[in-house]
Amino acid sequence: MKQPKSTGNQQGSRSANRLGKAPATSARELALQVLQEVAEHGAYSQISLNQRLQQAQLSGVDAGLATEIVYGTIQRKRTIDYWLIRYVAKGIDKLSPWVLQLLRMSVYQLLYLERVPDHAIVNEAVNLAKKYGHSGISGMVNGILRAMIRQKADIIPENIEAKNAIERISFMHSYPKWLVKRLVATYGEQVTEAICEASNLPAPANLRINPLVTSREAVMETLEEEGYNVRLSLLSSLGIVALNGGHLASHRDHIAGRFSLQDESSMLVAEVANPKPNSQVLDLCAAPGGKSMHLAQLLQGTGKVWANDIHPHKQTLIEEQAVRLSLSNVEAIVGDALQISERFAPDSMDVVLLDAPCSGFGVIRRKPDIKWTKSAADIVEIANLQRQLLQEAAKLVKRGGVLLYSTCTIEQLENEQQITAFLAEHPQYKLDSNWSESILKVLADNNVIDDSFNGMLQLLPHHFYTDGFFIARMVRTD
Ligand SMILES: C[S@@+](CC[C@H](N)C(=O)[O-])C[C@H]1O[C@@H](n2cnc3c(N)ncnc32)[C@H](O)[C@@H]1O
Repeated sequence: MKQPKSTGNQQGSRSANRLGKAPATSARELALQVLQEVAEHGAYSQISLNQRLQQAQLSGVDAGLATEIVYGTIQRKRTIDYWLIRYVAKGIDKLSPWVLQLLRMSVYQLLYLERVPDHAIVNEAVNLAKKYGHSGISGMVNGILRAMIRQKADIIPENIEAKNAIERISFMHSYPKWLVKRLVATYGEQVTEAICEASNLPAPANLRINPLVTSREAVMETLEEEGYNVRLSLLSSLGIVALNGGHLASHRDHIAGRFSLQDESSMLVAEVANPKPNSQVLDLCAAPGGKSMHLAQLLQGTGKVWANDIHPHKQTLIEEQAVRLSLSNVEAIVGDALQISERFAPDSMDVVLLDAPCSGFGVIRRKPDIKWTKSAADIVEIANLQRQLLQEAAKLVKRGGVLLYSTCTIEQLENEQQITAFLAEHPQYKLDSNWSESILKVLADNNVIDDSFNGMLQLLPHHFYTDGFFIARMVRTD
């Protein structure tokens, strides 16, 4: 492939220091500010994006475009770089960081946003290069992008050259090699590829209706009348999937507590817990409160859900949810779950939920930064914390009570292996596969479980296009 010569001084210019100081005036400028902040200062994309969107006066369409560019560029970074290095003669590591981000986000648009005309992408990139750099930089950006456009027909997955399957999946689906290797070792090549592909797709909004005040049909009808593209959730009888539901958090029915926003996979947790009326329920890692609220709704105003989290500022988040949903049987408390047995009597809870902090590899479609920031060492560290949390949780469950463990990851060390090790050390607990008929049926019909199902469920992102999620239901049998 022909490599155009890069021109101009590629070091940053003084004006590049201005990037991000003033609110952005366009979608792409805002995207560039966020990408730079993430890459150079380790900011979380979600937080940086939300802050900058609040400061800038962008239209809804532009805010949507900026969001798409930020998440897409981070999500597809490895594939973008695979192509980009073939067009930057001196190597992309010689570029000023902001110029690299500008090129990455422009290549993302060229390769993945079909609705945006190529000339508009180049013009916008050149304008930003002129605003923050000198003419050498804008000339170089122009040259690289135009060369890529000329050869666009060759920039296709089939032309990716890789030494082996792991490298191919890594380049094609934009995943770090170490993670692909680990996934292939667990799930095999074919399933790993399906996981990576599904995790690159945008997540639709999922709603869980509040059964205490409305029905799924009523909420569906309202949303359909307003032009939302909605369908029933396969996994939860309270769930609705809205393909174009990006702004549903500010919908009046959400504010009024008629529904909550929660991934379909997470809706399974409370349904699998299935608390009996008047139960005492302890949610050890509860913030922002999605599962606590669901459990409280299933209790229909009876019993009590103790919603605990270690961070004091998150207590307010939980309390706000309870108020929004008019739930009086939730109490938000602050504490380290590693010492929770100092606060509650042993054997006192009907249900203990440990929705554990985890590596998050099941939610890459919502938080693509995870791909590039987490390491194999992080998995070992978090698995160690989960092990200690489980030991503490086990002290509080009554005889005959339920211990539920869940994570939003697909990493076995944190899931099946974690539970297997726990059960070996806690013979009083047994896995329980006695889940509701309707859940078992949908899982079996979609070949997610078979006759060997034992009470541990690993949902992968491509099974139902949900988050990747793990649930284990255990009962105390001594
Ligand atoms: C996966 S999130 C929980 C999501 C929540 N269950 C929901 O459905 O909305 C994990 C939570 O664990 C909390 N956490 C982490 N370590 C903790 C600890 N040692 N004790 C209590 N909470 C902890 C974090 O603050 C975070 O809010």
